[in-house]
Amino acid sequence: MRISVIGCGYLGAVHAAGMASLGHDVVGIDVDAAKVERLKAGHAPFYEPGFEDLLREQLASGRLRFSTDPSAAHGALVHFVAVGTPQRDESGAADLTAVRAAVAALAPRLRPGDLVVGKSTVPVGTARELLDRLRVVAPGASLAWNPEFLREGFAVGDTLTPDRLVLGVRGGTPEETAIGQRDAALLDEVYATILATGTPRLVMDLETAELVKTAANAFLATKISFINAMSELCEATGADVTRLADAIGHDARIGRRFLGAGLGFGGGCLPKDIRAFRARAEDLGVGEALGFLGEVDAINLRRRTHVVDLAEQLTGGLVGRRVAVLGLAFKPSSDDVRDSPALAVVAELTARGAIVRGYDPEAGANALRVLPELDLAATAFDAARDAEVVIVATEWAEFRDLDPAASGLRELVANPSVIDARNCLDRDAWTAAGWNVVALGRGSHRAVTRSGTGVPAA
Ligand SMILES: NC(=O)c1ccc[n+]([C@@H]2O[C@H](COP(=O)([O-])OP(=O)(O)OC[C@H]3O[C@@H](n4cnc5c(N)ncnc54)[C@H](O)[C@@H]3O)[C@@H](O)[C@H]2O)c1
Ligand SMILES: O=c1ccn([C@@H]2O[C@H](COP(=O)(O)OP(=O)(O)O[C@H]3O[C@H](CO)[C@@H](O)[C@H](O)[C@H]3O)[C@@H](O)[C@H]2O)c(=O)[nH]1
Repeated sequence: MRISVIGCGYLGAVHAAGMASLGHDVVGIDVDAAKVERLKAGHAPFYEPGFEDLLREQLASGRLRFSTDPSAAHGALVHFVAVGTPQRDESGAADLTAVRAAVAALAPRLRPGDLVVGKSTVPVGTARELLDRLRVVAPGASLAWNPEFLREGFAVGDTLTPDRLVLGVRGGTPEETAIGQRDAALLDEVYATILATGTPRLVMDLETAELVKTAANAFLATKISFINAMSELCEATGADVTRLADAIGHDARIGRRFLGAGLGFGGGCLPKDIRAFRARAEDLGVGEALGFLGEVDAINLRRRTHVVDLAEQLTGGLVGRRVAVLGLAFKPSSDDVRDSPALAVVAELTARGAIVRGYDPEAGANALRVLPELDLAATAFDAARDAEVVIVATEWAEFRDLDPAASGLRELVANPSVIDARNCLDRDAWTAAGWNVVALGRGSHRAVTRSGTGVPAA
């Protein structure tokens, strides 16, 4: 089948290559000419394990190409929309400019029977708005919503072997239901190889499909903030949040995943999605229903302040003190620094007068774009040289696997103090190697300075 994918970022580029690997003839379209050039040349414009190999393989197969020209979508039967929906402003609402522009640019290229498929994360009601617009500007074309649940760092696997496929289609009247059934059948063809493996397929109305996505992210964010709230209790009482998470996680109704206490969530999805969800609920007159997401956000931002407070305590005042921050990406196996908790910590440390050196295996260049003043080290050891405190802010395997005894790191630092802001280090091994280890929520640091509501995004 001929497919177009509009927007070739972290989601769209992987989706385009993934669809080509299923045997479809795919064109990826993006307004960013530099990104398109990189993709055409077989270079991933971002770090994502396995993506570059897939990209090259599919370019070589002849089934995948890229363009900046919206006309390249003409002739495709299914058009995935995967453009960005960032936070618009302080209200938290989503900025739908790119989604509307993408659909407007597609409209004149659509033929009757073509299907536009939303993959971007949008506020509930967006699909209906776009469909109403299409009825006017591209009658005969249809629209479905097929939200995406991939995680960065696992994007290729999540695209090709998703937990489930959610298909939001038209319905209501008999005529609309018939169109919706046809649209779902077309998506079944697109995903035939994936469905053949028994992947659950859930067909629903457009609004429910939009809500499934934002509800899933709201739940994940809530789970993380819940365990981080428990972390605050653990620190106040001397308890250990990792033991607590293990114990409650054994209950299958709770589950251990996403109970990783630490510096909290960041990235291009969870923070902006919970804010947009709240803003949309306000618009709909049901703001109270999602009021708790404000608390989820506040708990999350408090983690960032807390880590900086701990560094201040450990150094006895941050002005002129050397701090190493290991990890700048919002999570390991990604170079994405959008709303990265690690970068927020760097910014706040710097604002409080510390001399910060940062290091990340992949995200250094992106970090410099956000914080041009960042003193970026080439290795973890470089960053740690003469540091009075080392902060592990992203749990890259490179840091997790550091041997505190054999690595020689202790000899490099001015003071062997480490804040394990992701609870990823072997505390006993580090302590045995002579380090003072402060692990978040693990009872070792009861006196905590509280300051304000949290550090905003860098
Ligand atoms: N990143 C993820 O892991 C992920 C997972 C699931 C859902 N999502 C959602 O998918 C959407 C995209 O996220 P992303 O992380 O890929 O963002 P991104 O910023 O990496 O990519 C968006 C791309 O869209 C392009 N673009 C913008 N306007 C365009 C237009 N009018 N026509 C063509 N291209 C245009 C941009 O140049 C950019 O390359 C968002 O709604 C996000 O919430 C992302
Ligand atoms: O136990 C945990 C798990 C995650 N995190 C943090 O939470 C953030 C988000 O992590 P993750 O969800 O793995 O990354 P994303 O790639 O942003 O994926 C989320 O956002 C995507 C975009 O909407 C969705 O598609 C995914 O299903 C959803 O997991 C990161 O900062 C993690 O460090 C924790 O602090 N503790």
